[in-house]
Amino acid sequence: MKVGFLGPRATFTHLAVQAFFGEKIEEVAYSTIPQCIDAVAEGKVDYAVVPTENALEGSVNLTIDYLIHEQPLNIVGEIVSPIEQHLMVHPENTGKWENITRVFSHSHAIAQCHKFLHHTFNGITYDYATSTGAAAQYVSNHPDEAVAAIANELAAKEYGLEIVKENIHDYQYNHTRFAILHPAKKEYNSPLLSPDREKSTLMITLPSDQSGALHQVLSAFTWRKLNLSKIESRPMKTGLGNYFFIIDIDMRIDEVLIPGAIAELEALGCGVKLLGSYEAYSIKKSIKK
Ligand SMILES: O=C(O)C(=O)C[C@]1(C(=O)O)C=C[C@@H](O)C=C1
Repeated sequence: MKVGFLGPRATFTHLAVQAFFGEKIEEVAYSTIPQCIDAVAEGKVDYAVVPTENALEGSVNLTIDYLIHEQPLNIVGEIVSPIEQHLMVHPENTGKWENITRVFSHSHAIAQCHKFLHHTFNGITYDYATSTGAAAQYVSNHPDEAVAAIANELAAKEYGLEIVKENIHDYQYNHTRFAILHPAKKEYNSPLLSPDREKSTLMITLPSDQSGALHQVLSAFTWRKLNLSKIESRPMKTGLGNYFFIIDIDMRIDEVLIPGAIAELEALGCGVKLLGSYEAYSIKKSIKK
């Protein structure tokens, strides 16, 4: 079985893949989220794993938008993983790490460490990489540059870097959610982890110019006692003020309640699409070697 992920090796996404699928898979690293999503849509890999949301920085908009606007796929599972960010430099620069002039990492990783960066290197340049692993790889290949990467412990080992400051994320509770994607509505259960929640994700568009539409949408869930764990709006990209909503329900699709809510929403003139009904898993410990 082939599993695609946001690479290169030792990104947080790669670590989530290893914790969820174990070793009996063929890992295929892609350098961007759209490449990874395209690969599973085109059948080059069986599943794709991509980040969707971070506890400090919010949604990974590139993932959400690409799934909604470009490649409709099913979410067949979810992994939540603790995230520990470290500052690392090439070993030749260990003694002079405080003199770095650039920090390189994924935009979400830099955002998770803003307070640390502001206080430690006020005015430093941020360079954005496609992933934390790609940033670590770059620093490893450029010992002559005064640049540090923000990445995880495994990336430091993989790319031969020296961690000079550990745990630089600004808030202790730092977790990222990853979606497992597949073209069919097919369930995939981890051979290694036990699921701890069941979920369904819906995409909802509201009828235009109808007062109280969002209130009516929410009440379709409320009176059925369907607990919502997330509601988020994203632009439709068709005009200012046009939004769709992503809603997570704390339960798998059943035969009565969720189909009833969907029918009620459709009767109100909403567009409704089930993006997935799946098991959610969490990795309990921080990821080490
Ligand atoms: O760059 C990585 O290592 C990733 O797996 C991506 C990503 C993200 O997109 O949020 C995943 C987890 C961390 O929150 C930081 C970056």
